[in-house]
Amino acid sequence: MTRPPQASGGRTWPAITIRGLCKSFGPAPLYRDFDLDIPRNKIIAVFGPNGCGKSTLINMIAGLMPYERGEILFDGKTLKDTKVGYVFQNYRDALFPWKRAIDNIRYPLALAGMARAEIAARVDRIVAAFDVRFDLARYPYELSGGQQQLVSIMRALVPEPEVLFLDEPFSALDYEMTLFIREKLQQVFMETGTTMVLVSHDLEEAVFLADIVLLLTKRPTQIAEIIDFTVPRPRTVATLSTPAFVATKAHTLDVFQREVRK
Ligand SMILES: Nc1ncnc2c1ncn2[C@@H]1O[C@H](COP(=O)(O)OP(=O)(O)OP(=O)(O)O)[C@@H](O)[C@H]1O
Repeated sequence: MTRPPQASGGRTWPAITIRGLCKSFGPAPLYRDFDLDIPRNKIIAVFGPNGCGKSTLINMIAGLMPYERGEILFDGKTLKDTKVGYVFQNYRDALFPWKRAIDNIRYPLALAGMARAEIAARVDRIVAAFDVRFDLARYPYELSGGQQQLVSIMRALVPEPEVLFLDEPFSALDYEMTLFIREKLQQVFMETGTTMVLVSHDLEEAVFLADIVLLLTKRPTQIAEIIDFTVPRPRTVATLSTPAFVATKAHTLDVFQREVRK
């Protein structure tokens, strides 16, 4: 089951097209002839049973993990012609410890050979968007976990990727920091429309952020259901108690439990 391409700006193809994807670890297949269309300018939350291959899926799409067969295209282009960003669950390993926070954020732009003035302007914009209140001249080890994850999200977004992948970005953060980063991420999404693919273990978080919840089955992994959550943004803490949110969460949980029991 795949979602039909979304129309956007007169264009009708999806942001990411996956066809016939095959991936195994050892003899048992994880993905076998897996097809999926991911629409542009949406937040897609990937949710499913433990070990069903959520991280593997985004890692294959983002080019961090090889696959045996199949095709993944971005607007018809291959990954090498596409700008993507990635936020890791483990921000401690993701940041360069020898670089100050601000230099971590500048790094991808400097690597791309961007002019100093343009780097400064881009960094200023992203720092303002995330409402950063701590000292970015500090090194990662001098920052809290939430602050480090914020730095790594800013570093992923500053090159203005076409697609941002996030692998459980909040799982190591406290609830207050999770709420803060969630809100900022949503704000940036509303301003830029960057397609985001988010792996989440937390059903509330997945539904809250998502336009679409991609619910996966146990392995060999298929799509259990694609669930739309169309409540307008900005979503706030009050959204969590709306009938639409509660109903979507309950439905997602139902399908999830059915899949886990199979
Ligand atoms: N490098 C690897 N070598 C061998 N097996 C692997 C490797 N990476 C993942 N796997 C296996 O593939 C399956 C899918 O792993 P993956 O981490 O993608 O699942 P997940 O749905 O993100 O898991 P979780 O819910 O536990 O975060 C698991 O059974 C895992 O053990």
